[in-house]
Amino acid sequence: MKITGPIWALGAMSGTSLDGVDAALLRTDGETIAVFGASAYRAYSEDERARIAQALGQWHDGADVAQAAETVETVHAALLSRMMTIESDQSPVLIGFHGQTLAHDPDNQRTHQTGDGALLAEILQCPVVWDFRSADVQLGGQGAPLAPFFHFACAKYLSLDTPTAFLNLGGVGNVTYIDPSHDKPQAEGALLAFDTGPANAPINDLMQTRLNKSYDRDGGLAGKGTANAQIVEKFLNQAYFHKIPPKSLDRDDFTQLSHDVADLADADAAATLSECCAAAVARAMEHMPKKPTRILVCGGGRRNTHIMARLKALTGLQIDDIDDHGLDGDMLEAQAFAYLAVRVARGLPTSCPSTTGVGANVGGGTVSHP
Ligand SMILES: Nc1ncnc2c1ncn2[C@@H]1O[C@H](COP(=O)(O)OP(=O)(O)OP(=O)(O)O)[C@@H](O)[C@H]1O
Ligand SMILES: CC(=O)N[C@H]1[C@@H]2OC[C@@H](O2)[C@@H](O)[C@@H]1O[C@H](C)C(=O)O
Repeated sequence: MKITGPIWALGAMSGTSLDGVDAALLRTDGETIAVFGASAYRAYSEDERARIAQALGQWHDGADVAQAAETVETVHAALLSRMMTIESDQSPVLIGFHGQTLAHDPDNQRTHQTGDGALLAEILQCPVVWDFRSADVQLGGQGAPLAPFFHFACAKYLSLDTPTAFLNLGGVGNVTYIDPSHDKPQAEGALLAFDTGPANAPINDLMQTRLNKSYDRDGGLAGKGTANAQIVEKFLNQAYFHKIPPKSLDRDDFTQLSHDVADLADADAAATLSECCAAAVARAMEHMPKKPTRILVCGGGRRNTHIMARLKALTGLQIDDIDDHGLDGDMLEAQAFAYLAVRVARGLPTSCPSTTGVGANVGGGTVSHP
């Protein structure tokens, strides 16, 4: 399709915390953001979440992966078909579908997002861009994070003029350093991006197994506990934190951490996992090319007031909820895949050496037409 100006695109993301699917409309030409549109969220039911969780870590088609794929496709089809008509003046002409990451192993040039974009194109009768990460990993990149080019566009939209870090606290944490003095995201020095470490995933897992709750609301449990300094120190001694970025993680790369807190009381375990999340971000700040003026936090973890306070204490930086700057911190990733879909359709790069470590600029993603 030929794109000559801003279009409405619809992006959808099913993140590593396995809570549900975010979908958001965005009007863009794949370079600048024109208008932020409507958005919606569909939580996974416990059954759906269990079916996806059952397939985590799997690479090959089998019964588990087939069930996870069907769940992801069905939930997306229902949510996206509703979104396509939600506002008559925001009808999307392109969809960006991330799918659900089941496994991620960039060192062996493989990453697995489940959900068939070609099938969704048929169901929704709209072109779908999908499989955003494969090209990057096949070319030796990390395949993640991919939101940084969108974060750069957000920084321009907000007219930021000093180095700023965007921090996403989802299942895994990822940071994008932005020097907004550059014109294009792929310019040398404009971006540096990487995964910081585990964020909500281990906390959610703890809450689920011990208390049958899906997350630690507002960090209430962690706030009552004390972090175990030895466990945090052991965590920070792992090789990942000494690696020079770009670098990325799989959801379950830090399972040892969950074993390490097994003998702690509930509140102390939650405090320890939350401290690890914040400490990993503080470590990430040591890699920033210049000291950022502030960290703008997006993703569900920004609601965890305990983690937000620990971030401030450990980094010494200004920590802002990105909503306070007028963006929707719950929808940034869905918006990012709307934005990236337009870039793919226009043949523009979606990652570069400073965001995924890939050797050259890459335009990932497959376009499927109905
Ligand atoms: N009020 C709250 N207090 C504490 N934590 C919260 C709150 N609201 C959301 N969260 C956390 O945020 C998580 C959802 O975050 P988000 O939707 O950004 O993750 P995701 O998109 O699945 O992940 P990823 O960015 O890794 O792809 C929830 O699972 C929960 O752990
Ligand atoms: C392989 C994969 O799905 N990675 C996710 C995950 O969730 C957060 C972090 O780890 C980030 O690297 C990425 O998602 C966001 C949307 C990204 O690519 O920017």
